[in-house]
Amino acid sequence: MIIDNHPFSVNEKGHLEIGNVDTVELANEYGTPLYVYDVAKVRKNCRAFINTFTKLGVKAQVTYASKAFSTIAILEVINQEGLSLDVVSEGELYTALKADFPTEKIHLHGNNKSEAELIMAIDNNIGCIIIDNFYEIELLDRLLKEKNKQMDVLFRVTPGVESETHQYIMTGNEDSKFGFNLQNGQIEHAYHMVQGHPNIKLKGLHCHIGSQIFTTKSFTLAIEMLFTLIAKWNQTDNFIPEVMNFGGGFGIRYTKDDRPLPQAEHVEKIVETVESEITKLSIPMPEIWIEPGRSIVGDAGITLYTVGSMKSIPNVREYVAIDGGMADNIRPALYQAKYEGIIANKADKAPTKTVSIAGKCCESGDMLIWDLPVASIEHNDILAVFSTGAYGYAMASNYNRFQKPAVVFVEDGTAQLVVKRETLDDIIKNDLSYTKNSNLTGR
Ligand SMILES: Cc1ncc(COP(=O)(O)O)c(C=O)c1O
Ligand SMILES: N[C@@H](CCCC[NH3+])C(=O)O
Repeated sequence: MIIDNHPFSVNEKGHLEIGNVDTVELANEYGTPLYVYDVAKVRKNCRAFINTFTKLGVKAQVTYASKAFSTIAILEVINQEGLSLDVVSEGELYTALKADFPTEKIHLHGNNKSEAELIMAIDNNIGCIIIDNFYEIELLDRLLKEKNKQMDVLFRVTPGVESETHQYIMTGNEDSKFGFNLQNGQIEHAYHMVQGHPNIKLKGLHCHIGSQIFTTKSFTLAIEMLFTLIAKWNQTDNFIPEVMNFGGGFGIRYTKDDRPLPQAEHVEKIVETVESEITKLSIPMPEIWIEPGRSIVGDAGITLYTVGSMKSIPNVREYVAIDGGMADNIRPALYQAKYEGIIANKADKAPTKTVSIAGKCCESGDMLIWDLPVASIEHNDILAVFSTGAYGYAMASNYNRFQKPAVVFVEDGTAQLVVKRETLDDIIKNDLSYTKNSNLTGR
């Protein structure tokens, strides 16, 4: 049985299953809150992108944006599936190195890369740095000269395209902290600047217009904008891009109101648009790179919670509190993100009422789901929230000194712990006593 379009099934006990594993048993064994990933679904998402490029005969790199969910285990799966990797920090790069990710397939992003991050990237011979700003050109050039090395780069362009998404996750519009602006000529300046820096090898351009996008329109527009630059540089300097990178942002289904396009449709439209642009310019097809994050892991993950206290305000609302909330999933509080869920131990029962799921942080805004239809609900029921695989665990915090949840992978009917639950000692592991005036006791 498919649950309301989410690819999960219900077993004979009436329990929700993910990857043929009983979620109630997972909650019992590993505790809650618990992030659970269906690895087969991650693989399927990877293949949907890669296979379309292969089918179209286009040379491509599908680069997993690891900010969506970066742990050693997921990077191992991503590597098995043949994807490249986008990292944005020393921490993400370190995780990739510890996962033995091939360094030539790692790309470094960031709007304020530190010297330490650039050095780590250079020393590990990563495949590409996506340069974001003028300061970075100078910094990278100095470091490359000091180390007598060269580095392939792309320029991140802000094409001035507004994608239809939440303002906080819109990145390609002109008033953005990311990249070189196209409209005001910054990107032209960067292009001329890099000509005098032979250690920096400009391979092409990059843009990322935003996240959770449901149409191909904004991507098409952004590609066309980028090719206006290529056209100009091709005419003046014979510049031919080896690579064009159009970022990530492909939307997924969180709720029944979301209508994501199949990955293949995005890829086909990107390829079609690039083909039309290169034909106009009579230049060869560049390698196409994309950077999906959410659409690789988002709908492969769920979160399991245990139901605790309940509060009914007659004629207003019924609050049902769970043992997690904004500390393990900040997205509802940060972006008003909407989720769907189900009582995992009553997954075969039809909804009888509507409740609102409250987190346990000391914030009125810590509401995970407003107005969720559920079967009868009791203490210790297990709530499963769907499509939490991207930017859920990755954005988890220790607010209120909650311990970060464990993460379990399921595949072929078996489960494996891949991130341990934090302990109370983890919570204080970096705390030190303040020793000055330690003789002043309890005044
Ligand atoms: C540069 C860049 N690439 C890729 C991504 C991944 O986006 P998404 O997870 O929406 O696919 C992001 C995040 O928005 C990003 O900033
Ligand atoms: N973290 C955001 C998306 C930002 C992606 C990074 N540029 C989300 O949860 O939707």
